[in-house]
Amino acid sequence: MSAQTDRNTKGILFNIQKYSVHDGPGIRTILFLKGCSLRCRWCSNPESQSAAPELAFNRDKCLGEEHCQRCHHVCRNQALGVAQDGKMVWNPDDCRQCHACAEACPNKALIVYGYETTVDQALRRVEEDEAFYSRSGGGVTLSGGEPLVQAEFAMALLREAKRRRIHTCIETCGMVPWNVLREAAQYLDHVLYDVKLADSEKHRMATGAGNEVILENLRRLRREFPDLPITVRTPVIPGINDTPEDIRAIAEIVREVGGMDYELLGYHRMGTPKYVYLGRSYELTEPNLDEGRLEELRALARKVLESGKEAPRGLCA
Ligand SMILES: C[S@@+](CC[C@H](N)C(=O)[O-])C[C@H]1O[C@@H](n2cnc3c(N)ncnc32)[C@H](O)[C@@H]1O
Ligand code: SF4
Ligand code: SF4
Ligand code: SF4
Repeated sequence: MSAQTDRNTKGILFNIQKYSVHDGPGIRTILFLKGCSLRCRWCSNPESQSAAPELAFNRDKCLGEEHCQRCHHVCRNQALGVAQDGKMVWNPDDCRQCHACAEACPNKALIVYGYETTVDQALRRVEEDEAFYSRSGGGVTLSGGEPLVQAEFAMALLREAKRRRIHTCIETCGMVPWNVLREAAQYLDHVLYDVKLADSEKHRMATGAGNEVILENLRRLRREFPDLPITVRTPVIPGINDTPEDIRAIAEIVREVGGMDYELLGYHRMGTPKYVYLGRSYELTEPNLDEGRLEELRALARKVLESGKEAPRGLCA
């Protein structure tokens, strides 16, 4: 693909986060691409899951009918009404996603998650922080959603980032066709790869899909790109994958595949308000995992990985 074509390739982002230190080496800018192949019940980015831009309503910011009503006047689908307290009520079932109301809203109570952008526009935002990257070994991380769902856009972003000598990383759930992951790997300097559950049926219940493709892709990625740094990550979700058996089983897969780092991520509920804004409900009610329990699981994972290391030569039979 020519550089010109890549620079003009369009895709849909829903956020750009600067100065991140948790999503790949050094200081990074994260580009969040819309669309996902899974539906994890705990997902902190519910606004990422649908591929198209979507309306969200934060009623706390609504000025109420007495002062405003602008959205009410522009909606042609009776998807907006007035509640007893004078604030608007949004009915997602009647909404046609035309987004006229979001344009009219003066207080950003109605907003749209997702906007179209070109590769060049996105990477210019990344380049604003070039000085930080070169000193810290950072760069750009593609996240989402599942960034490889917008395969053409993701590929053009990665190719063009490499032309601009920007370090590239991806956060992926691995639930993508192998040929897409293989192509992306050619332009990647680091991969953060989620393995959420070892048991496929439990994976299906928790995320909407089994894990066969994810595990097979991980094995092929390691085999066909032996020099590409891969960090496998597991978000430890209460009631979903927080038992020693769950973590041991995933750590054993990481050990068997070999040559990868492994990290456990603490659970958080920071995405909860966004479910409300989208007219959805957040299902998980389990209490948070305490830090001590998480540390125990981390120690268990380390033990499993270390048990796979070669014994010193002198001790071999
Ligand atoms: C939002 S995801 C985007 C990348 C990709 N879709 C994935 O799942 O790996 C980025 C990271 O956030 C983690 N994550 C999502 N929801 C979380 C939550 N409620 N608590 C902790 N980590 C979470 C995911 O496991 C993943 O490692
Ligand atoms: S997006 Fe369009 S249809 Fe939906 S509430 Fe707003 S104006 Fe009405
Ligand atoms: S336009 Fe915005 S602030 Fe005004 S009534 Fe509608 S939601 Fe509320
Ligand atoms: S794969 Fe990632 S973005 Fe998609 S639903 Fe799961 S946590 Fe959210």
